[in-house]
Amino acid sequence: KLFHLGMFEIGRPLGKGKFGRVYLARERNSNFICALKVLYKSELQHGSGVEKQVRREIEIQSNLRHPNILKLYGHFHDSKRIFLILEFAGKGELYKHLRKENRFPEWKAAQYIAQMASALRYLHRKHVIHRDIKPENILMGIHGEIKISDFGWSVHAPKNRRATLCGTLDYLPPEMIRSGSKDNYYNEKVDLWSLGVLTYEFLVGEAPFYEEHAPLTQRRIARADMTIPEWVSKEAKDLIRKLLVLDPEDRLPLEEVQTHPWIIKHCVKGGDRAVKATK
Ligand SMILES: O=C(Cc1cc(-c2ccc3c(-c4nc5ccccc5[nH]4)n[nH]c3c2)n[nH]1)Nc1cccc(F)c1
Repeated sequence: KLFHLGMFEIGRPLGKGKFGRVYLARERNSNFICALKVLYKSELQHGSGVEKQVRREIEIQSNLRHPNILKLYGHFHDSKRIFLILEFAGKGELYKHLRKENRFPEWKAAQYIAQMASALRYLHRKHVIHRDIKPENILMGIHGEIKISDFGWSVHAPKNRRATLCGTLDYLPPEMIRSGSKDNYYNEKVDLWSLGVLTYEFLVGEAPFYEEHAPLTQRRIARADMTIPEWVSKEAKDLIRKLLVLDPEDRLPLEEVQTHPWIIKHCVKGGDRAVKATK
């Protein structure tokens, strides 16, 4: 209730999230620094799916506590606006770092994927499917740790829903783009596919199924039609190939992602010796 009483000093805009703008903010009493997101109720058509989606996002994100998931500390509203008190991520948007560096070295990509696997395990244990894992939805903390920041498409599993998706197709798994089939049934294994796409994009600098025209992207996804450049290490290739598998049941479980030789090699002290020992 601290925030309700205190007032915020608003700093510079941090970015235009969906629905609203996010500002650097400091809570006067405590000097607590946060990211304050302002959503205009007028922009959330009453009774529309959007209002329900915002409510669900608040519900989901308020109950999550994990170092690699951006915290939603609280929310409040006035007659016109809804305010979200979000964790401030000191190093901003991950995709900007990716675009600037073009691609990440294997040790950095492996550490990010290990953190994502840890966050996804936490979400799946709470029966939350994220469904929208992509660089644009990841922020970076002051120590370089990454934080999943957007739960706009997350749902409680299992869900039979016709997801009207917008934005990039690149990260969608085959079972979510397979149109026509009445039951768009899928489960948390959709996040394993997206983790594979993320691994590829971190290492190669572009998405594995990217095509100029969406129908071509869809076709390549449906066939898991990708080529991994030969300069990617064989351990990294192995992990990507075990996540970008058409049958959701055959995708590598998160527990095995965290113990994969590529992850061990880069994330555990002496991990490379451990991997050599398995040779
Ligand atoms: O909309 C979001 C996700 C979201 C988070 C953010 C966001 C954007 C930027 C930042 C930053 C940040 N740190 C920076 C450092 C340097 C440069 C830019 C930076 N942005 N920290 N925390 C943030 C949080 N925008 N949108 N959540 C949400 C939750 C409940 C309901 C709802 F409608 C939305």
